[in-house]
Order: sequence, then C-alpha cells, then structure tokens
Amino acid sequence: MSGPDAPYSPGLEGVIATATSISYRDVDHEQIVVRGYDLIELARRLDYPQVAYLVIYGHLPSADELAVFEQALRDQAEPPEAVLRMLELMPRAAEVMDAQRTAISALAGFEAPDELRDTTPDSNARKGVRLLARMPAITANAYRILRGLPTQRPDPALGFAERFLQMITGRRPDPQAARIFDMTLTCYVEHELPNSTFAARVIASTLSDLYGAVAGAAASLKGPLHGGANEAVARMLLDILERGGASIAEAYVMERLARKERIMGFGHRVYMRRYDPRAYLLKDAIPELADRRPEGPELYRIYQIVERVMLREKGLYPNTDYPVGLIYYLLDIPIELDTPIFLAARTPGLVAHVIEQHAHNRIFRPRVLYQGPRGLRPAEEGAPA
Ligand SMILES: CC(=O)SCCNC(=O)CCNC(=O)[C@H](O)C(C)(C)COP(=O)(O)OP(=O)(O)OC[C@H]1O[C@@H](n2cnc3c(N)ncnc32)[C@H](O)[C@@H]1OP(=O)(O)O
Ligand SMILES: O=C([O-])CC(=O)C(=O)O
Repeated sequence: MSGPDAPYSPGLEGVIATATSISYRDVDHEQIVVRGYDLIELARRLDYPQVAYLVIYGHLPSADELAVFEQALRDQAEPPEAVLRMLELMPRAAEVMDAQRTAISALAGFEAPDELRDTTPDSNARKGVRLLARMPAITANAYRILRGLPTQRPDPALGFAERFLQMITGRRPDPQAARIFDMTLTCYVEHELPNSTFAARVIASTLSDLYGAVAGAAASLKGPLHGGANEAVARMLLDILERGGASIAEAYVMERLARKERIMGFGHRVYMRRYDPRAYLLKDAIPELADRRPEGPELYRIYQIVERVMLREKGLYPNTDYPVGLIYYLLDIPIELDTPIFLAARTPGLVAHVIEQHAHNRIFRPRVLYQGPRGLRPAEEGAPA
C-alpha cells in the first residue's frame, strides 16, 4: 500500500524504514547486533578504535589495519586552525552542542570540492575517518573556547579515548578513567535507527554530503528525548542532591510523575519495558568511580532510588543515558559536554549509515495523513478577507 491508504504510525513506531547490514536491536535475544557481533561483548573486550573500524568497514581490523587506522586518527586529529578561530566568534553563552555542530559544518569547507561531493564508499570512509579523528579536538575545544579556557592540542602519544579525555579535563587520565570512558564511547558507537541516524540517512538520501548528514544528526541528537537526556540526567541527580539528597529522591520522582513529567534516562522506543543492555553494562562502573568525587556515594544512592521508583511506578528501565550522565560527572566531565561526546562517539555509526545510504540509495519521501481544510479560496480583490 502506498499514498493515502498506507497505515499511519505516529512517530513511525514499528515502521521498517530501511534495510541495513550495520546493526540491529534484537529485542527477543536481548542483544544489540553490530556487524554480527554483540555490542556488549565488543565493549567488554575491545577498545573503541577497533569497534569504530568494525562499524565503518564492516569487519574487525587485523593488527596492520588497526595500526593504519589509529595512525590516521592521530595524524588527522588537529582540526584546521580556522575552524577553532571561527568558534571564537560565537557568543560565549552559546551551547557547546551548537558550536560542535557549527564546526562540523565548517569542516565541509576544508574538503576539496570533488571529494566533498563524492558519494562512493571509499570517499565517504575517508571523510568519515577524518571527521572522527577531529571530533575530540573539536568537541573539547568548542567547550574550552566558549567557556574562556585555553584550547588543548591532541596528544599523539595517547590512545583515542585518553586523548579525548585529556583535551576535556586538561590532564592525562588515569587508566581507570580512560578504560571506563572508552567503554562509554563503544556503547554509544552505533544503535540501529534512532532519530539522529534516521535524520542522517534522510539527508544522505538526497545525495547530500557526509558533513551535512552528521550536522543534521547532531541537531537531532541534541534534543532531551534523545541524546540530550544524558545531560538532563546529570542535572536531575544534582538537583536531587541539592534539595536534600537520597532522603528526598523518592518524593522527588513521585512529584514529577504526578505532574506527568518525564524522568530523563528512562524509557526507550525499542526497549521500553526492558533493560537497555548498554545501561546494564555501564551501571557497574558507577560504584567503581563513586569515590572520585566527595558527593559521588550520595549521588549513587540517589541513582539507585530513582531507578527503583521508576521500575515500581512506571515499569520503566534505564536507557544508556542514565548511567552515562553520572559516569561523566564522576569523571569530571563538564555536563554540557555529555551530549557532544555522545555525538563524537556515534560518528562511526553515522558514517556507516551514510555509506550504506549512498550505496543503495532511494530518496526518502513519505506521505502524510492530511487533516487540514480543503476547497478554500483566496478572497476576491476588494472583498473582506
Ligand atoms: C540514547 C537515547 O537516546 S535513549 C532515549 C533517551 N531519552 C530519554 O531518556 C528521555 C525520556 N524518555 C522518553 O521521553 C521516552 O521514553 C522516549 C522518547 C525515549 C520514547 O518515547 P516513545 O516511544 O514515544 O514512548 P511514549 O512517549 O509513547 O511513552 C509510553 C509511556 O511511557 C511513559 N514514559 C516513557 N518514558 C518516560 C519517562 N522517561 N518518564 C516518565 N514516563 C515515561 C509515557 O508517559 C507513556 O505513558 P502512558 O502510556 O501512560 O501515556
Ligand atoms: O535507539 C534509539 O532510539 C536511541 C538510542 O538508544 C541511541 O541512539 O543509542
């Protein structure tokens, strides 16, 4: 069925919008299948660059392939100076995610015109690796520039996650921080067809370029119903702490639910009544990290109470953004960087989807269920409107 007779599904719930061989949320087997592997096993056993390679190229890298890939991520880690200078012109009150998205758009201008418009898998992968390499410096320095801090240069002696965290905090991360940060990046790397990936594919389906598709995905990811939830989680946990801590956590949630407000970091279109496997994995990192900040243990108690109340009252489980909001806070990451980091980590997934869309393209152009008036006529000249 097509056109006005096709069934209408608000929010496209349950609609199969594309075929893909990149990833799939297998609800029945409680697995996130990424290029045939279980994402949770990948996050447990491999480093982020290995998984990023898998997502972009479709197979796990050999030792040589990984060495070349990591070298490319190091060699291309510095964004053009002009992009950073452009960020300096943004108002200081601007949001970091908007600055990051602006920098992504600006990077398109640094590609040779033929390369920018080239939609072949090779060219998209080349551009995608360049973008991924630059994402940490762009993301960390978007924050630093807006907040009047000195910019940081990527340290080629460090691995991807360490390099990223070092530019954010300004100090070399210890092994525990680097390992857990790396694991969060892998958990974020790819997740079937969320709103942001769909946005990227819709944009790519006009044969628009990779940078435009990723910038569009960034705009989508910013929203609190999607990636913006990790920031909202951190702010909520701190709000509960400030208002009295664990002793008021249950009442805090109950009041908000009574007002029909959403508790960020819970619920999911695909998981809805099940635990997001990434959230299940990442929650175990919290007790390990809790003592890194004086308020950490109390925040962890609040975290557990909110989770319990949400399950009891709404039957809803945490999604990935719930543990990540607290983990990033415990790692001394400024809250306004939480969602930009999610986007940086999701870059390989977005690149893979743009490659796939361009390689098997058909433009997205759905229909509507029209509910407006018909048959109206503009007023005759001189007649009252
Ligand atoms: C990495 C990610 O991007 S994961 C998603 C991150 N987003 C969030 O954490 C934001 C909070 N969660 C939500 O708003 C939603 O669960 C979404 C947007 C993720 C999914 O939305 P949908 O699939 O459209 O679910 P929908 O909004 O229809 O919710 C179904 C029911 O659960 C309730 N519900 C869903 N999430 C929540 C929540 N976080 N808090 C309170 N109630 C909720 C809804 O009120 C609704 O209840 P009702 O049937 O009694 O009206
Ligand atoms: O799949 C979704 O809708 C959101 C999500 O969990 C993600 O993008 O990681």
